[in-house]
Amino acid sequence: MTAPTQQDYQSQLDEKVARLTSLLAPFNAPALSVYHSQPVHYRMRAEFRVWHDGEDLYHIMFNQSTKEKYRVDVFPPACEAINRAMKLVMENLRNNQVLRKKLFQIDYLSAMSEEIVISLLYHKQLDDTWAQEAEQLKALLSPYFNAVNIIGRARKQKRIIGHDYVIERLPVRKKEYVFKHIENSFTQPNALVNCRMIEWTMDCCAALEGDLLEMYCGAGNFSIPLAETFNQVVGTEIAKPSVQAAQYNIKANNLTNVNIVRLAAEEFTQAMRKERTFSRLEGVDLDSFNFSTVLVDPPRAGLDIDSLKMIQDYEHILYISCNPETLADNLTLLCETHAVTQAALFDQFPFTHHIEAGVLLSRKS
Ligand SMILES: C[S@@+](CC[C@H](N)C(=O)[O-])C[C@H]1O[C@@H](n2cnc3c(N)ncnc32)[C@H](O)[C@@H]1O
Repeated sequence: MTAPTQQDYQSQLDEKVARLTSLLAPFNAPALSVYHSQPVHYRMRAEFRVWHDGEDLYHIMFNQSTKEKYRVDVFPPACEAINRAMKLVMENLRNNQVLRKKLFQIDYLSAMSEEIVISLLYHKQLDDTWAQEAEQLKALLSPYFNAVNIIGRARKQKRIIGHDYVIERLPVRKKEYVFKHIENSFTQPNALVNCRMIEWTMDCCAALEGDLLEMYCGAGNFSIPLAETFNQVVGTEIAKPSVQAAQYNIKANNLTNVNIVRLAAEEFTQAMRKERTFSRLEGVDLDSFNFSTVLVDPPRAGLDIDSLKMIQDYEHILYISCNPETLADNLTLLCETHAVTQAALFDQFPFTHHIEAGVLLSRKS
């Protein structure tokens, strides 16, 4: 793969800015704040198929239009740690019959802290001989990273050599926040742009008071840095591993004012409306909070109608979106009661059509 030029990067960004500006125009959004990415080495995750070519072994990807496979020895979108790992892994796997046999995919998850998880996916069951060889691979790679973890996956099997997570350290506004990022769980793929997103939410919330409610909070990517701005933060998230990572992150960042509850957004809305009670909310008295602000960061489908109506009860709504079409659709209802006061584009996914957007809404007077 050849690395793109700065000019290539800028023209794809200009196109995204034009598209998002036009989608937000019906809502009288102010001019976009635009946060660009590095043109190379911006992704903290990458997945490759593995090609066995006689004695040779290499990473491959598929051309999306022609569906033809192509060999990948370096992958400029991925961070430098992943590129380093790709080279070392292939050098060590090519002649290792135990580790290479029936291997069909390799996934990499890295972090700015230079920790890495390498997941090897197989069409065979993984025995103790495999585990010994994987331990050796971990030892061989360890001098090149701050932590190396190897996972072997096969049908109904997951063997972990080390951990199934990396500990990320994100530099945000002269502070460093600690996050456990678990393999196969959601994390923002572009770490530097993620730092800019967190800073943007901090700026949006700097003058706001009271408590923060966050829906779709993941491992606390926003809840944790925003805990300094609000009196109390309550986050809700559906995925168990993310909630467990969030609990770890609360302790690792020495916070005492953040509560994360494992509830789907739809369930949380029912709890807020007193339509249902949940044992998972035990110890969290929703009536005791003074929520002034709600932050939502939903998946591509956007918010369900009941949650949308529920968040209209709050003075300020901070909406982070990975799909500007559903964002625009949701804004049609939200703008009946609220006005867009800030809007931003974060180039989380350079050279793809995906746009990450942020919008701050405040209740109309
Ligand atoms: C775009 S991610 C954002 C996560 C987090 N804000 C971050 O920045 O890392 C969306 C999150 O919503 C969670 N999710 C998906 N459907 C959900 C639902 N119905 N209710 C609650 N959370 C949900 C996913 O597990 C994922 O963690």
